[in-house]
Amino acid sequence: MYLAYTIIYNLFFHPLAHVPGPFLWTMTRLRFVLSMNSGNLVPDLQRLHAKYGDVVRTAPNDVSFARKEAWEQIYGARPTGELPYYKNPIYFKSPPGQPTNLVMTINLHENQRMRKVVTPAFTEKALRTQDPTITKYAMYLMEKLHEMVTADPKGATINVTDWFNFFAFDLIGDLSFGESFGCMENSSYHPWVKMLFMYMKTMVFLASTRFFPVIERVLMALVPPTMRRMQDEHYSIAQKKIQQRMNLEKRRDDFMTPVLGHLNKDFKNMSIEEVESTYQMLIIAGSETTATALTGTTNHLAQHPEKLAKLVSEIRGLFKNLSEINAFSTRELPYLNACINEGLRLCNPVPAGLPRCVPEGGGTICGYWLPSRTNVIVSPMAIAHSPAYFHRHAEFIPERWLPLDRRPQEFHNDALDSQYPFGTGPRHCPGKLIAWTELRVTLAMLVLEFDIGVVPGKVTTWEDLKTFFVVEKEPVYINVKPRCG
Ligand code: HEM
Repeated sequence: MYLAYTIIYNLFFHPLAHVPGPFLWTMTRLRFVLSMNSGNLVPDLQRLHAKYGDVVRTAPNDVSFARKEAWEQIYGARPTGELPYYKNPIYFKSPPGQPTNLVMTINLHENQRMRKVVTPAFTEKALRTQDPTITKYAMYLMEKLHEMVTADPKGATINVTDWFNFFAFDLIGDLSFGESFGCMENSSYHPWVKMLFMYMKTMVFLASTRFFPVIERVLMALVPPTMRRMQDEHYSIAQKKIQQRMNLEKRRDDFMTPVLGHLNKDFKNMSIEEVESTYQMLIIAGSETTATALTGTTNHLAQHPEKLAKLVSEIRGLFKNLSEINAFSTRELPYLNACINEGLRLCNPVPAGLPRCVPEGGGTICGYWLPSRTNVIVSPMAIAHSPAYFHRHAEFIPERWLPLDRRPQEFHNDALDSQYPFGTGPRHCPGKLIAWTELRVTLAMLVLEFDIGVVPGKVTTWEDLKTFFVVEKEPVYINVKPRCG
């Protein structure tokens, strides 16, 4: 009886009943949760937008937008006096017993207090001191690849998913804690890094239980103890590493420098618990995402030899050896930047979107009035695959990102301003500068040193990968051989 009432209410009397969307998704929350927990939310949202338009009701209380103006309306800064759309607490919640942190807090004031403390680690000035570390790790990756490929002149089949993960985690470990995870050195995942991937899935599962407050307790009891243990273990390892870094006697420039500096004297602006909790999240936020972008872009380049040849020509025309490649020498390379932008469009590392809630008093997005606490999202992949925004949207075409005077006419109307892979507004990604540097330096070094291509019979279609908030990367195999030209 209650279920019948809920379904009828959701379909016909709910304040969102006027928003287009399929019956199955809007009458109860179940279809959405099924999609989320099976890792299919991204293609499902694309399909729904293609069928119902650029504003779709995807659950009784959820609306997804595939219009570029929704970015600013949902995520942008608010004029004084207006309440911000806040991070959705269903998804952003520290595990039980763990303090909140910069990434998870839904309170913008709390977030800004912590961001103020850590921001000096993410500026242009800080990048100058971080650049040698970034290039050192990228060079080490090249050294490891050389070891693997020189034995056979036909090249070697490399699982680049693993190697870009190794690189990104080792680097973030060094930049955060002053200590690499040793993944590249040992050619294998550090157990903690391995655990992180399960951790992400756990977070998605836990989020889905929060949609059903009445039965949340029952569902929580079903969470396997291994998953709970893993969350606790993850946190306590992070705590230990952070403590070690804080006890380092030698001064070093890394992400911890500002939180240990005068801006946070005696931990008055960011408590020691908040620092520990934030830095364990930073490891995930700053590595897995970059590795996805590297893997996805390399996968596309290997599958498009004509695009790869243009990149090779730009890089080899400019650099003669690895030591010339760094954050600053790669910054203004039009084709390299175009490849990365196109890689981020098609292989967005956070492709399911950034969940927000409508604040008290409600709000209007793309002309739709939405009551407070409506769950809203911009679907980045529905936008990336919208023919209204991108000509030949499904194809990997870096040329669409070239400066207008070099861009082919057919892409002149592409909506490049519809892409925000690093988010926008007050909660945008603080690591964008570092991430772009990692992407530029690593890809430039890769094509300077090696010829890459597909491995016949082992070609990855990126769109087939599942998403559990972030992309669950399967092995991506690439043929890598020392350059012959
Ligand atoms: C290609 C690489 C990356 C991508 C695509 C990416 C994407 C994003 C996105 C979309 C958000 C916004 C989340 C939201 O609004 O809900 C975000 C937040 C964040 N990112 Fe990144 N990121 C990348 C690399 C990094 C790196 C290298 C770091 C640090 C070294 C980092 C640290 C963070 C942090 C701390 C936040 C939370 C900000 C807040 O809530 O105030 N990210 N990232």
